[in-house]
Amino acid sequence: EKKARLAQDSTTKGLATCRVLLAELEAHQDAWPFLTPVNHKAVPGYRKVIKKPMDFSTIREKLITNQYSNWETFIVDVNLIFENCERFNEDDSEIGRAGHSMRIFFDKRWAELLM
Ligand SMILES: Cc1ncccc1N[C@@H](C)c1cnc2ccsc2c1
Repeated sequence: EKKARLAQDSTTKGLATCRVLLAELEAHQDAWPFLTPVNHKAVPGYRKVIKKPMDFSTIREKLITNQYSNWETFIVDVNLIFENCERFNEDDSEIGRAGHSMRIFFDKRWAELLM
């Protein structure tokens, strides 16, 4: 009983921290390419190349509708954004550079908040 309650508390705290982290990601100056789903009509080839699209608005929706069981599952979706970005964009491009900058910021912040 006590163990279950402790586990539940840590999950609640972990997911509350994910909301804080997501707000910081969305507010970051380099977040612009990742705020909403990539419009595959505006970006030829995207739907073919990127099997699991992800963006911050989708993560927010999933947080609000309780689709993350814990902070680890949240981290998986955030990293998916950066993996998709590296797969589709040249490192030496506007969006590629934004992706690297966001990943560096995220890696630092989640370690501070969740580890
Ligand atoms: C993250 C990402 N990866 C690959 C392509 C696009 C994007 N971002 C979208 C928002 C985006 C970003 N910039 C432009 C410029 C013309 S369409 C468009 C769409």
